[in-house]
Amino acid sequence: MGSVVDAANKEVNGTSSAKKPNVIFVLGGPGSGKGTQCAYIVEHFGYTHLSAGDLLRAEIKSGSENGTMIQNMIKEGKIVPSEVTIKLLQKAIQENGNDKFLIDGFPRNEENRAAFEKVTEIEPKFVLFFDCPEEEMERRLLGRNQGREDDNIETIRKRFKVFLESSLPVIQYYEAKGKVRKIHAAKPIEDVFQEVKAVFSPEAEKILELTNLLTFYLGCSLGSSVSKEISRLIDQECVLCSTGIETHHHLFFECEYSSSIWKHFVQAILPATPLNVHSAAAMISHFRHPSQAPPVIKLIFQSVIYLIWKERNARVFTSASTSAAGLRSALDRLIRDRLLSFPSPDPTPSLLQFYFSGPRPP
Ligand SMILES: Nc1ncnc2c1ncn2[C@@H]1O[C@H](COP(=O)(O)OP(=O)(O)O)[C@@H](O)[C@H]1O
Ligand SMILES: Nc1ccn([C@@H]2O[C@H](COP(=O)(O)OP(=O)(O)O)[C@@H](O)[C@H]2O)c(=O)n1
Repeated sequence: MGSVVDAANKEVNGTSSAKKPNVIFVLGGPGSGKGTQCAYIVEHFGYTHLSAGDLLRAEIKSGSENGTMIQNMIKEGKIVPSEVTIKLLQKAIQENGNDKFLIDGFPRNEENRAAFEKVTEIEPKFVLFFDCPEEEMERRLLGRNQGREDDNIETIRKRFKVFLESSLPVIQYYEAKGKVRKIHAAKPIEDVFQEVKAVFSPEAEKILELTNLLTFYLGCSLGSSVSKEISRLIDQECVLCSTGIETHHHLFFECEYSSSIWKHFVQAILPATPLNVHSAAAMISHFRHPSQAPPVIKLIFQSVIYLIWKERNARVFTSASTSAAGLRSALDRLIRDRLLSFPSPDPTPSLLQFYFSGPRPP
């Protein structure tokens, strides 16, 4: 790929974020299996596991001046002030040579979240959320047998309350940003890990990259439910062309069907057919065009990916299928309808007029 793509990549990994570690927050109720699954992820995917609870317990043991305060908070199931926990996490990150971390049991409330973001300027890559019913978590905690002072029924109940009241809103915050990967955690350890593994698979990484790049360049995402569904793609024959394996790259860019959709916008609006997510990103970022271009381009990228995905699902789950020409017409209608609802920046020409300067479907 040419220098445009290099420049785009550089922009994504930009200077300010270049040295920032790759962080995944691991959240879930007490006893949902966060620590257990983190150990597997470390083994399989090379992350470093930092448990906020373990760091706080080590701080008590070290005899630090905060030790008694931390011990009392943990005994009561309360959340230790952010500045203490964040300092421990920062130190652990700095002392470690790795550049990818699982931060387990943090952020546990809004204060944790906002303070971490402010102090470190680190945005998590995604949030792994272990969803488990309370009865199962209670059973596990009572059987954990690690001599923890807070694994007694009275403190466990307090921890559940804190989780519902303070930690779930943090998960909801990331859910709204399309960043939560929910795992059904009530199953046996190995079955839970099967689900976890899918989140870390190269294909899931690619779709994360795709949605992140779209978010980065377009300023909006495909929506969390679409992203989540797309991340479940499994390798099988592509239902659009029947001649390739349905990877994300193939489905959205390489497939003959999809590339004919992209080609429709080439010449008048797009400078070339995007070959992959990087060239798409480069194209958007280096677009030199009148002011009308960015919102139109943004809409085209979102709409093409969305309709290709819808068509793929229609073929997988029903017997319905639409020809490439039919999809191009549907796309044209969708884009025109959306553009009509956009406020026009200046009197003329409108976004719709700009779009009409491009080709029409045959
Ligand atoms: N899927 C599972 N099924 C049954 N027991 C589990 C499962 N995952 C973890 N455990 C056990 O439950 C207890 C709590 O797990 P842990 O990973 O420490 O949870 P957390 O870090 O979320 O508090 C541990 O004793 C662990 O061995
Ligand atoms: N970010 C955090 C994480 C843990 N903690 C404290 O540490 C306790 C144990 O947390 P943990 O993550 O080790 O264990 P689980 O409650 O998830 O089983 C919590 O109940 C809190 O009192 C905290 O104050 N702030």
